[in-house]
Amino acid sequence: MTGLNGQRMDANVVVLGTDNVGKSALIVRFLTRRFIGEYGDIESLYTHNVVVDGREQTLNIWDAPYSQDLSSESLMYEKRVQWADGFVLVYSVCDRASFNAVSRLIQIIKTNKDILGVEKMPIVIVGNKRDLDHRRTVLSEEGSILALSADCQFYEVSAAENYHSVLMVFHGLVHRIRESRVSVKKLAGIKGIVKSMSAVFTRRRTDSL
Ligand SMILES: Nc1nc2c(ncn2[C@@H]2O[C@H](COP(=O)(O)OP(=O)(O)OP(=O)(O)O)[C@@H](O)[C@H]2O)c(=O)[nH]1
Repeated sequence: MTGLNGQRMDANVVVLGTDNVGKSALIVRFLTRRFIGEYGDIESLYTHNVVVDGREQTLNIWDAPYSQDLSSESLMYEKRVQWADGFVLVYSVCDRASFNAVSRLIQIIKTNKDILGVEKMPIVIVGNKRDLDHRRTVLSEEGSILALSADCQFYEVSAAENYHSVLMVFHGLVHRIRESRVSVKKLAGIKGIVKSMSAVFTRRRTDSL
């Protein structure tokens, strides 16, 4: 993709969630449009080009294993937050514990983000396995409320049955990442102006003494 300054830009995306929620299914659906059923539990890094709003974007997608050690000091999470430009946090609508874990992951991301001094981190929350409605234990509204309260995007999808909604997840995240890059640049610009103005005033004050 050609960035604001004409340079090519990649975006790093980490997909997180507890075991068996369909992280790999979601990624493979996005990459290949197919659902193959069984995926194994190998940690993987994929690179994929997409076109969003007519602009090409290279996505590096990390299918990360879940760590039971959710302590915000965990080096593993800190590394992921450092590497990531955005997160896809996945739970299963049939698994309440996986939904609770998403809230904790948001806290960890936000804590690490503050430590690292990065501006608003783009996060998309995904409730997967919506085709298993008869086994649902997490209401769609609960996902929406969590996303609203944490200022994230929210989608309910079925990696098993639908490609389009999975595509929307990654396109939505690309939008957020682009927005956050624009606002970081604007903020840097404003900081620069404030810095040079205060330098001028400091000089004037020193001159008048
Ligand atoms: N019914 C249904 N099953 C799904 C869906 N997505 C994934 N699965 C199934 O759920 C199981 C786990 O999927 P994975 O993609 O391996 O889940 P994961 O989160 O990567 O699991 P770990 O590798 O343990 O972290 C597999 O049997 C999938 O076939 C879905 O949307 N609907």
